Parts: sequence; C-alpha cells; structure tokens
Amino acid sequence: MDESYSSNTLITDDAIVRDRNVFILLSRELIFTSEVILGARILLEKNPKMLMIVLSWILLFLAGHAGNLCTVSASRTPLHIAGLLPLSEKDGWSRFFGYSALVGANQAIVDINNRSDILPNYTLVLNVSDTEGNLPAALNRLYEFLYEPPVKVAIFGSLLSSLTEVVAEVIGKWSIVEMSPGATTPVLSNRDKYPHIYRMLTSAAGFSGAEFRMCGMFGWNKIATLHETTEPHVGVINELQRLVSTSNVSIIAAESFYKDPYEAMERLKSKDVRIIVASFYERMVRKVFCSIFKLNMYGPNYVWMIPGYYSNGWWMVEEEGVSCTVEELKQASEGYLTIAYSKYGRGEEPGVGGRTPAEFRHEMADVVGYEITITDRGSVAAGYDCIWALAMGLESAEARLGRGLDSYRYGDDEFARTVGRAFQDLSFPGMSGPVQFSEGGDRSGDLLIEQNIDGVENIVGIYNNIEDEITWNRPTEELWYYSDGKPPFDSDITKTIELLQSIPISVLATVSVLAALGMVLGVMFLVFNIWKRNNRQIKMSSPKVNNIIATGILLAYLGVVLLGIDRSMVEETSLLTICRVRSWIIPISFTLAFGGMFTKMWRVYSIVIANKTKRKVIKDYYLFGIIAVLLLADLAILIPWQIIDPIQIKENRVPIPQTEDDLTRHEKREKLYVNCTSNNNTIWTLVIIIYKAFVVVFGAFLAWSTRNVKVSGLNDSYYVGLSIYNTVICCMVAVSLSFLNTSSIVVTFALVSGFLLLCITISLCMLFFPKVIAVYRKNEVADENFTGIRVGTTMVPTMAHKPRALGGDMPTTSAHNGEFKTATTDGSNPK
Ligand SMILES: NCCCC(=O)O
Repeated sequence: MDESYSSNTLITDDAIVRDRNVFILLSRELIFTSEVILGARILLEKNPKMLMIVLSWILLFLAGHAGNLCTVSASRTPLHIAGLLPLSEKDGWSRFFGYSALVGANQAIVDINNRSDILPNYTLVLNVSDTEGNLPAALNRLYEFLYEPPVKVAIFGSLLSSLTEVVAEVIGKWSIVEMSPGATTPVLSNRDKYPHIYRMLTSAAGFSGAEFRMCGMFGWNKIATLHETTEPHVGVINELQRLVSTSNVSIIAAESFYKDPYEAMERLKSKDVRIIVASFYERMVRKVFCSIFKLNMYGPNYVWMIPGYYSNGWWMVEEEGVSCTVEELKQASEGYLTIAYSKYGRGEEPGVGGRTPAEFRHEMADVVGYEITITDRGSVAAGYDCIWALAMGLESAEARLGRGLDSYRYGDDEFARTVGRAFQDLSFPGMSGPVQFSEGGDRSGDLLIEQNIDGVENIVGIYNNIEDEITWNRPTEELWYYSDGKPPFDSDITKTIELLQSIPISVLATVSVLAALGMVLGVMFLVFNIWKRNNRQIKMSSPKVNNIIATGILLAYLGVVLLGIDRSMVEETSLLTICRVRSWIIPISFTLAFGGMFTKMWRVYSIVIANKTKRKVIKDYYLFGIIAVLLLADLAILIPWQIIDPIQIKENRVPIPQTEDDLTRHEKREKLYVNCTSNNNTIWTLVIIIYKAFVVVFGAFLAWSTRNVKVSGLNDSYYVGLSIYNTVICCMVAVSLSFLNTSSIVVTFALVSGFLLLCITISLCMLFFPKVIAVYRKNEVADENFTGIRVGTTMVPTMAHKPRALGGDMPTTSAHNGEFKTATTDGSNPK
C-alpha cells in the first residue's frame, strides 16, 4: 500500500469515477454521432433536399446531448462518506483488514457511481483517514471529519472494536449513521448507547454462543477463560459468563492480560484447566501460543477455542519478544478450534454489483495482490457490501424522508433513524453472502467453526446463532483426532473412579449370625446364673460377678458386629453414631468381662498368696468396687476423648496403579476408605491399650501366681485363670491381626472378628460350662475332689470343712497356724 492512505488523505477516486463515466458516455455519444453523420451523408448524396433537415436534426441532437454530457457530472450531487480504517504500516494486522476493506469499498464506489439505477442523482465520495488502530488517533480523525466541510452523510468504519466502541458512542450524539466492516464486540448491539451503528459482521456474542453450545455437546462443565483487556474480548467473555450463569457449566478460572499473557496462563495451568475459551487480537496470538508451548498446555488433554479472524499462517510470522520457533508455534496450535466469520459468499448467482462472489474474489485478487480464497480472512467483500448497504439505505431513506440526502446536517436524528430503519429492511445478495441486519444493527448470518489441522484451518461445522444450533460437516469423533476420538475431559486428565472399600454383607451376616449365637449362649448362661444363684456351686463362684462378666461378654459380641458396619450399609450420620457407640462399647465390655475375671483372680491371690498368715475377708462388693474403679478409668479416657477430640468420619483415598485400559479410557481408580477416627486417634487408642494392657498383664500375673491353687470355696478359679490366659493370648493375636496389612479390609475384618468371636466364646464357655456341669452333677463334684491347696510348690493340708455357701457370698479360705479354715467372704461361717 502506498503512503497516499496516510492520515487524513482525501481519496479522489470519485474524480476518476466521474472521468470514467464521462469517458464512457462520450464514447457512446461519439459513436452514435458518427453513425448519424454517416447516415446523413448517404441521405445527402441521394437527396440534397434532405440536407437542411438532417443538419437540423444533428444540431438538435448535439444540442440535446451536449446538455446531457454537461449534466453527467455536474447534475450529480457529491455525497461524502467518511472512512475510518486502520491502515498503518506499523500495524500489519490492522493494515491487512483495513486495507482489504478499503479495496472492497473503492470497488463498490466505482460500481455504484457507474450505475444510474442507484442514487442516480448523487456521486458517492469516500474520504478515508487512518485510525492507526488506536483510539486517540481515531477520535482525532473523526473530529477532523466532523469539523471540516463538507458534511459527511455517513461513516464507513471503524474496524477494531476497541475504538469503534467509542467512535460509535460519539457519532450517536451527532446522529450520523455508521457502517462498520468488522467491529465485532457484542456491546455494540446496545441500541441505547450506540443507536446508529450497523456492521457487516455478526456480533461476537455468537462466538460465545457457539462455544457454550460446544461445552454442552461435549460434556464440559468446567471451563476457563483468557482474554485481552479490551473490546471485543471483554464483551465476548462477558457474554459467555452470562450464558454459563444459567447452566451447570462453571468458569473455574478467568484470567485476563494486557500485554504479556504468560503469567495469566501460568495461573490457568496451576488450576489444571483443560477447556479454555480465549479472546485476543492477532498481535497477541504468537505470545499466547508460545506460552501454551512453554507451559505444555497443548496436546490430547486440552481444547483451545479462539477467535477465527487471524490471518492465515499467523504462526509463521517472526515477532519480537516471542521466543518460540515457527515449529513450536505450529505444534502448540495443532487442533485449536476457532469461531470464524464467513467472509465470502458461497452462492453461484451474481449478486449486487453483477458479479458472483467467486468472480468478485478473482477480480479483487489483482488489486490486493494475492489469491483470495473462500476462507480468506480479509475484509474486501465486507468493505464492498458496506458501501452497497450504505447506498441502498440512503436511497431508500431519501424516498421515506421526502427530501434530498444533501439536506442532511449533523444532529439530524430523523435522518439518521430513517436511514437506520432502511438498513434494517435491506436484504440483498452481497459478495460476503446474503446481507441482512438485525434490530441491534448486527449482520444476521451463520458463523463457521474451524479447526486447525496441520497448519490449515478447516471448516468443521456451521453455527446458526439464531437457532443456536451447530451443524457438523464431519463426525464429531474426527474433531478429537489428537485424543483417540474422544473429547478431552474438562478437568483432570482422567476421570477418578472411587471404589468404596466395604465389608460384603455376606461376611457381616456370617459374623452377625455367629455373634448372635454367642449372645444366645451368653444370655442362656446369664439366665442360668441368675436362676441357679442359690445353688451351692453357683453361690461359691460369685454369681453377681459372673453376671457382670456375662454382660461384658454380651457387649463384646455386639462390639464385634458393630465393627463390621460401614459406609456401604448406612448413611454417614448413622455411621458416625455407630462409630461413637462402638468406641465406648468395646473398652467397657472388656472392663466388665475381664475386670470380673481379674477381680476374682485378685481375690484368690489376695487370700491365698498375699495373706498366708491371717484370715482375710473379701466381700463381693469389694470386687464390684474394683470393677467400678476400672470403669472409672475407662470413663476418664473416653469422656475427654469424646469432648476434646470426637470421632469423625474421614475419607482416605489410596490410588490404584493405572492399567493400560484405564489409560485408554482416561480413568484412574482409587480405593476409598471411610474411617471413623479423630485427630489424635492413635494417641487416645494407645492410652486405652496401655491401660488395658496393664490390667491384662496384672491379671495374667495373678492367674500365673495362683495357677496351682485349688480351693473348694474358690471353685472356678482354675477356669477363671484359664480364661485370663485365653484373653491375654487373644488380645495379643487380635492386636497383631488388626495391624496386619492384608490390603483388604474384608480379610482383616474376617480374621479379627472371627478370632474375637472365638476368644469371647472360649472365655464364656470356660467360665460357665463347668458351672452348669457342676450344678447338674448335683453339686458334689467340686467338694469330693477337694484335696488341698497347693501354694507355690508346697501342697498344704486338706481343708478341715467342706465349704458351705452363705448368702451368695464367696467363701474365703484362710491359712492360719498351718491350718486352713473355710468361711464366707463377709466373715460369717458357712452353714
Ligand atoms: N474483524 C476483526 C476485528 C475484531 C474486532 O476488533 O472486533
């Protein structure tokens, strides 16, 4: 482009046009005139009388046509149009669009001025100024146009949204109509703020519509946005936000940038976004895609949706400050989707101006200097159609107004509104496709969805923004040629499948049935113990303590069943309650069951071992007191635990290594453990275990110390001792099992619960079966077998009297002066 398009240069194509018109008409007149003279000569030769007549005709003809010739230019009133386009050398992108729009507009001016069927009384004059692609320059140029005569009847331009937004607001106040070949921002559809602007492109709101539609089609609910902080980009992203606000799509990250996108994109990367809708001018596109390359935000897991108005092959342009190679840019841009305008008509019929769109492209190629393909981004056709729309609108408005277009003065709102209404009624086949305007002044029409495949932007679908519908022109699987035919996921690389780790109901049912059987047995023993409480054999074994032991064992069965209830069976709130109950039941059942045995052993030890020389009376309530102390110790741990650090439900996820299949399906699996725990669960549990361990070890010591004691009055001490050993072993094994890493909670539960049930049942049976047997042997077996007491390695003499139960109290035996005497625990004599 030459420098004649520099700022505020008056383009005088109208002069050329007029010269061409005059030349054509003169040629026609001269040919006609010479034909007339030739005819006259023939006539003259044949009939000299005719000479005068013919001469008169010629004179009359010439007189008439001379008048015509004079009025071809002189009778047409110039109508000045102000052109505001970005044409600076320094802004290649703007120059590309601005210049191409100007080429098209100039051609339209020539075409229109050449015709007598449109604005026959006017000659269009296009005055063009360079906006330099920036707002201050654009406003300067606008005011120069406005303040310098002649009056401009309309504005052709401006082109960039960032400045059109302001220009359109200003001209709204001056009541001038404006026809832009390429300002796309959605904000311009606001007729209150921008009443007189029309544009030859659909609003970029349609970009957002198409992008939003694609989110719905491909199941993307989490998207991110990135935009330059100017129009049209702000408007496009705002429109997208408006659309998603009514749906289940959410924008999980929204970043903007002014000059360098890198940091904003780093933030996007940190949020692990995968579907990114971006809007920025071409001057930023290389920086953005270089950042995409550097941040590795491309490939099978990403979808980039960008505007489709960048020049073809933008990645091949060297740019200062962009440190990526052409190859790297090409790699990063593979597969992106664009929403683009259809810049050239696809019809095969001649349109306005008499050419088909293809002929038009071909003809204009000579002017722009390159072949114009149907997917060309330039604005030649838009510029051409803008001038035609202006001409048609003005002509129609003149008829509606009933006054000449040259009557227009700035501020003539009636004129501007009438022209605007005329625009809205237009419908003509333009070189950019069928031209029609919406009420908002936007061009009505479809948008193209394109995809960059190996450096070529291919049309893959059409978005009808009136119907909000996308028509794909290939199977959608083909869009995802770079991700195995499946659309990338909207967030993580893979979908996470949680596998809740739970106890199968069959296992829990088995454990529950066994526990229930144990409980039935326990209840039977308990009932038996109460029923036969006055029986001598039962009376001698402290039936009240036995009741406590049996109750503890019943609770222990219940605790085992509760251990198997998990999140797969009950709701979270119920599970929490069960967990809390369980955390109380297990230690308390242990205290009742083991505490009962422990106190019995302690009594034996206390009487037989520790007090060999004096009679000692230990009543049952003394034993209850010890159990109560043990229970209090439990409460001293459980209550603070419950208050300070209550048990909560916590989820623990353990990833499972991905298989080939998982990778293909973009899935990963993890085991989900739903645990009942508290913040310091380990500490609290350890405190309880240490306390219980102390009691167990002490109990074991007592049992071991009294292992050889066989006293008729303490008729179950032998079995209590065995039961204590059993408990010690069971506790050790059960604790070891619970720490066993079987990688399956089912196996762990089955082992632990099975073992606990076995231990509990053994203890239960050891304690109560001998009593049942003894009772049914008519209470005599224990007494008959009585031979004496072995203390340590010494066998002490046989007892003098058979013990007699009294009042349910355990008889006590004391060693005094080498002689054993039998008495009840409360010191009374047995009967
Ligand atoms: N035709 C592309 C211009 C984009 C805009 O500024 O709206």
